[in-house]
Amino acid sequence: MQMGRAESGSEIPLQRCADLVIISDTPKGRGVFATSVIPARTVIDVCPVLVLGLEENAKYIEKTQLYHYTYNWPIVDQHGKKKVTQAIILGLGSMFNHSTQEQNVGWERDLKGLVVTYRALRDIPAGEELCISYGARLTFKDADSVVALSEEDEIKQLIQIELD
Ligand SMILES: C[S@@+](CC[C@H](N)C(=O)[O-])C[C@H]1O[C@@H](n2cnc3c(N)ncnc32)[C@H](O)[C@@H]1O
Repeated sequence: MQMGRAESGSEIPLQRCADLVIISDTPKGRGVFATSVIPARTVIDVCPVLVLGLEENAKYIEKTQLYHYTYNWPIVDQHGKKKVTQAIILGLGSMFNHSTQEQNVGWERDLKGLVVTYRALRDIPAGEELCISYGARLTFKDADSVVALSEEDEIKQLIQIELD
């Protein structure tokens, strides 16, 4: 028997897809990119999570940078009431940026096993960023959103096109 290995209890296989890089200077900060094709349904990573207490989250974490890296995590409190706290995702999971239109990675919580599994939603070509959905309420300005031009800027742009 191997030392330190639990004799009973569940074992969660960890898996991480090869051929991924982090690129630092993107409009979304650091991001995860594919360096070769990732076939649809590939498990990209299985990330253990650290579930925060409701109080420690409200008192400390929400006031720090770490808050921008947490996921909603459903729990049942000591009175049996359903609540939503936050969890820190360890591993690559915290590095995935958000895309509203072009998500290519889906994620699933395992509330019992305390892991999140990330899986390719479609074939992801080499060079593409791996993006998930953070949901509808973003706490930052989406770098993908098209900035609407003011009427004045639109006219300026039209004049420029005619001059070119
Ligand atoms: C979980 S982190 C992702 C990794 C992060 N880019 C980094 O450099 O550490 C979440 C943060 O990434 C940035 N981010 C993610 N998706 C973005 C998007 N669509 N547009 C702009 N910023 C984004 C925001 O600053 C957000 O708070």
